[in-house]
Amino acid sequence: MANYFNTLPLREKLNQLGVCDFMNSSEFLDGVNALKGKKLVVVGCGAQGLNQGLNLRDSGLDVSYTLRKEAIEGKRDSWKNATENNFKVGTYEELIPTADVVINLTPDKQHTAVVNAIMPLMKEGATLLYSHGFNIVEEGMQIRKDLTVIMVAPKCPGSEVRAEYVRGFGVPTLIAVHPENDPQGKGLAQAKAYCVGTGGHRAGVLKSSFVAEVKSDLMGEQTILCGLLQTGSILSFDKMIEKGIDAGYASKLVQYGVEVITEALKQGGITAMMDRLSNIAKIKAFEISEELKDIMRPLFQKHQDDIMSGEFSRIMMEDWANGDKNLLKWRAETGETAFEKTPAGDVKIGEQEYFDNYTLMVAFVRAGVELAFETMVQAGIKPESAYYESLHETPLIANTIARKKLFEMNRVISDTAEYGCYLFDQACKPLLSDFMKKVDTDLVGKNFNEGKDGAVDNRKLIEVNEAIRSHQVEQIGATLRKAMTAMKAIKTA
Ligand SMILES: NC(=O)C1=CN([C@@H]2O[C@H](COP(=O)(O)OP(=O)(O)OC[C@H]3O[C@@H](n4cnc5c(N)ncnc54)[C@H](OP(=O)(O)O)[C@@H]3O)[C@@H](O)[C@H]2O)C=CC1
Ligand SMILES: CC(=O)[C@](C)(O)C(=O)O
Ligand SMILES: [Mg+2]
Ligand SMILES: [Mg+2]
Repeated sequence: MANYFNTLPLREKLNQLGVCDFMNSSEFLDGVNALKGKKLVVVGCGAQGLNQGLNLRDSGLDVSYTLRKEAIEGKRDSWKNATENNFKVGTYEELIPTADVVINLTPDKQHTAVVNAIMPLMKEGATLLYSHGFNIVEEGMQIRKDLTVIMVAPKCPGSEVRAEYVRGFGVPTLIAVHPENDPQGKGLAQAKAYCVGTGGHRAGVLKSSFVAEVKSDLMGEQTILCGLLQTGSILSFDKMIEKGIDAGYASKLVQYGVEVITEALKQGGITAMMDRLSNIAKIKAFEISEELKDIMRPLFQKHQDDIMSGEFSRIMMEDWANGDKNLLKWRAETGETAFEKTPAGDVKIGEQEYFDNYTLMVAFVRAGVELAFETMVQAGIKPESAYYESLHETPLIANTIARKKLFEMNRVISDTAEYGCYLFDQACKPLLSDFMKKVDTDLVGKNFNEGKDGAVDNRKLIEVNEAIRSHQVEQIGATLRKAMTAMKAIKTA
């Protein structure tokens, strides 16, 4: 098999990268009807598998799980996830032949093996559904021509797909029909119904393509969403320890700070997040985030370039073939960091204190969101897609860090995202070493406003506010958030 994207002429590459239509809520009035009474069989019951299934069942759909024999016999976590939630579980032979829709929620590295195992068992004219396009686009998987192939991709970690649904909201979702596999023309209706079943229509849905989803998802997860949150958290914690800040305080500030800070981002964009700072802190955060953008821009561009060329997929698949050697090495190294090994202290930190004492993270988030958005758009990804993949998903990833640090983030996200996160982190830390040498506790650990009279140059403040508000991510974000009428504030620490 060959990388499908690389077989396309440039014209078609750009065409498929640019597929991105925001879908009006009126396009979902048929709800889940296209799948009502159909048998939905999920392969795999992990981060996405369990949480999507819980939402689909609550939306009135018939969901069961098919697992590997060894998972059932060995009562593995996936078997526990499914049975403890009272889902029917069966082997491939038992459940796949009856399935109208088979949902492949196994790790990307297993997709070729899994699809080769289940495809012969799928009935004539059934549908195969993915939540990420890697297998089709980066590996060029060929699917039986009588089968319909669709994608419903939540721009969100599995745990938050469920958490937002339970709050009465949902998560932004990209849907797509594989142009090579839509023989009955039913793909779009089924993708829309499935999307309603997961609650995605309440947050925002883009009619996308397998290509557009993959090339943006890999970029978002490697850079702003996981990579930079990991790098920023570790560097912030280490700086506080170096400067003598209490370890328990430092750990709590980092573990919960990014969730509190990015909750403002989710509700009102970079503008609302920066407005939570004092005027003098906002100007400082703006200035250092401009410096961070200059330092990290080449790395963000390299990640996007390697994703577009297929180079990223090639090196990750080399690691797959090498028994996940680098993934496991980097996972272990992350677990050994001081931040990961220091429990959050039993200390009170007020909601505003997370902003005033963690100006550095505000700067990291602005720099990362703007850089990821700019780099994706320059590469041909449409602004709506870039917004969901950079700004809106950052707080959802931050929710996992607040739960159980970087361990939880790297457990919940896909192995593909985890690999990309470490790849970025390995390169970004040394890139920032000179920058971090200049950072002191006024930017991380202590209140930036302490000992300062708060006076600002009005023209400078006006210039900074204008620069923040005029960024394209703020323009498109204001429009997309208007459709998020069901968004709920989350309870932060
Ligand atoms: N994680 C996330 O938040 C997101 C993931 N995605 C996509 O969703 C898909 C699933 O990812 P994710 O939920 O993270 O996966 P997980 O790693 O959380 O779960 C994988 C599931 O697949 C099973 N599995 C593993 N290997 C095999 C195999 N060879 N054959 C059959 N089943 C197997 C596992 O069960 P067991 O090992 O017990 O057999 C487990 O139930 C991927 O395509 C990913 O890119 C998309 C958006 C976000
Ligand atoms: C959670 C999500 O959207 C990721 C980061 O793309 C993934 O886990 O693959
Ligand atoms: Mg993603
Ligand atoms: Mg992903």
